[in-house]
Amino acid sequence: MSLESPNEVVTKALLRLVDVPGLDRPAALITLDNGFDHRKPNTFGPTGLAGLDAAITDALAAEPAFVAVTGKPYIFSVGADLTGLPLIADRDQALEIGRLGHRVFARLRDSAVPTFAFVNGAAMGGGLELALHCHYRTLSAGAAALALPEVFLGLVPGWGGTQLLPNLIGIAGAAQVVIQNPLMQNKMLKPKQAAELGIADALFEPADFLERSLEWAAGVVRGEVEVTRPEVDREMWDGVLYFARKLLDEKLHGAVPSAYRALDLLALAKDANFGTGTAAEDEALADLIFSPELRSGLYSFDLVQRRAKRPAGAPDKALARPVTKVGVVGAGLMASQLALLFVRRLQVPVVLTDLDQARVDKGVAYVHAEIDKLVGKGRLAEGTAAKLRGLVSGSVDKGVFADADFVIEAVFEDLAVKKQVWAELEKIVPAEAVLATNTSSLSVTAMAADLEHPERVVGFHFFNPVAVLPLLEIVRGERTDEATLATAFAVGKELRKSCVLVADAPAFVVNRLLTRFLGEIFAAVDAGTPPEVADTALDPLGLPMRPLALLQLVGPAVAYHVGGTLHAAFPDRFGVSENLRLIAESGQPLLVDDQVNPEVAKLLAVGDTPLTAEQVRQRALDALAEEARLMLDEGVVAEPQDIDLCMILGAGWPFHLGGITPYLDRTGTSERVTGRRFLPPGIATLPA
Ligand SMILES: NC(=O)c1ccc[n+]([C@@H]2O[C@H](COP(=O)([O-])OP(=O)(O)OC[C@H]3O[C@@H](n4cnc5c(N)ncnc54)[C@H](O)[C@@H]3O)[C@@H](O)[C@H]2O)c1
Repeated sequence: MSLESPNEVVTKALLRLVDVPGLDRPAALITLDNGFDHRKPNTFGPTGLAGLDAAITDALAAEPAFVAVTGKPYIFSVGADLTGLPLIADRDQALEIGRLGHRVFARLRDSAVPTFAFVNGAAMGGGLELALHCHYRTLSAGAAALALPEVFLGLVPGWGGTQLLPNLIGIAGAAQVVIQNPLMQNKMLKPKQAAELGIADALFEPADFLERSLEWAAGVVRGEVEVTRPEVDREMWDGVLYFARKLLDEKLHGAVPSAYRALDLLALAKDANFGTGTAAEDEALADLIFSPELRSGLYSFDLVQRRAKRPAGAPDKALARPVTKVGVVGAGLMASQLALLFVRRLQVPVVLTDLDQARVDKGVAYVHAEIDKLVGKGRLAEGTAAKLRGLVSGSVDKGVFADADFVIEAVFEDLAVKKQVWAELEKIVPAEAVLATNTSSLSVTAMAADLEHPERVVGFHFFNPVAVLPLLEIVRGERTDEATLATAFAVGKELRKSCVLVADAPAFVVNRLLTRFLGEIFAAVDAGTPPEVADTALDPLGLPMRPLALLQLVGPAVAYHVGGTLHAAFPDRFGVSENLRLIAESGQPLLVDDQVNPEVAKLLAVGDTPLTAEQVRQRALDALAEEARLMLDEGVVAEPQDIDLCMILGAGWPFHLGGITPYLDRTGTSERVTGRRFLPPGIATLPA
């Protein structure tokens, strides 16, 4: 059977024999290398696996003292070549791709000659599984990350990962790496953590990693180095998995089938019967390869990997102007986070201003404290931190903006206040300075209307918390010119945000959809649906947060305010909820221990036409389909994929649902509500 994939970038397995001091036979060193630099990491497709198989044969034929596998600079291997997956035609082929990986990797595990993985760089998915098949592992302290992220995409670590990892480091660590890290925390392991968990037997500095690894391996072969491993406690196996399943049920409500498959496989690993375990992995892979969740995961992956890096509609970057000093107007919640981000990523002077000295001082103190925290966590060197602290300053005198070439405002969400800020600043800043607004919902065009140079005003909409959410909606006002837009995109990229170009329409993309969605939840409550029924109605989707928790995070007053802007623009679709107003005005916390605060519940005005959870869910999804369609028809964004990217990166829309528009298509919602799909059938299945 041919498994070849036309898109495979083949990773070669290059064999060389190396003399190692103290051994009378050479070592066979296999280096994985696809011929590109680290930006195109090593992956395994069918041809690459066949090459590895051949290299292992040649290595063993040389009767070496040991066999070791390592990677190209910075990259060990990031796992399976995903481009081949959508081309798999039938179940037999799907089974075969699992078996092929197992068969080739098992040669390292079954070898009579000792085998080592010298994990010099990033090791993910199948790359880490290959290392797990080796008898011993060394790890570079400079490796970017180790992870088994498969369940996040809709797969399982099916080349031995679910069987070998728990039997190496114990079930608790394995459940963390296979389930919790990818699904709930989006986390990867740093080398030190991986070593502490017992994934690596030795950790060496990157400078002389290969030499040290070879020496260490020679010591192991000669019996001079003792390798200690964590004891695997089988007593706790069932208990750990019981709690892992409970956590999955609570957080995702059954929405991610791959995670449940992974749990079943981890359970099977308790008997350490690899024959049974690997056969079950093959079956799981074959099932999941054809699941809508994997297709969705691949679609999301492609958006985040490729579209986010080359934003649709971004102007020629040659037009961008250099930014050498940044002014931040406001020193509140958003402004102080923005000051931190700008100074950290651009490393240019950043100056904050606000209405009084106390607020300015608070903003600057916040930035300093956050820099200290980064140093404490080892994410910033003290030397850099000192430099960054020196670059941040504040003043109540807006005169300090006289030489700023990029000014961003994050003052109160009030058009009159923002217009006044810009009118005042236009007299101070240089003629070419870009004026960016972090408004959540106001018109960029209106804000610029009375300025002498409205063409240099652009929307720069970040999401709270700024350090966590990767999205930046860049808003083109009616008069924003290309140089301003190009500068905004260049700055966004330097800030390491994923930029999406949006038109100047009320509340742009994410806030408009979230407000419409919350509007349906509140309409249900206003009608008499118990808040807990409305709040849990979307649980089967496995969204990262329930609606009321989202509202609490955004702040009921802010949500009410944005709702008001949208109501003014689109009164037919954005109602004003009486209950949301009551909650916003009460100023009380909405949730206590994840439950509706009884004090708040008492305030709610309840109608007499309650809906069922299913009705609430359908109305909310119908509303999203209608709103997304209108946004495309109005040209708020160019394509459905941009809406998906915004919702994934700005609102945490889950990967496993594969973007909001394919989900609405797949469930038939878009056709029922708007008469047509967002994407042609099939588009959400190919990573292209
Ligand atoms: N809070 C969020 O989650 C969020 C997210 C994205 C965007 N935004 C937007 O960011 C902006 C700021 O929101 P925030 O939550 O940081 O508000 P905030 O109330 O925490 O901060 C606003 C700050 O602006 C200052 N200010 C007001 N008028 C000023 C003036 N004329 N000159 C200088 N400073 C002035 C205030 O004193 C205050 O410190 C708003 O436009 C908001 O819509 C907020």
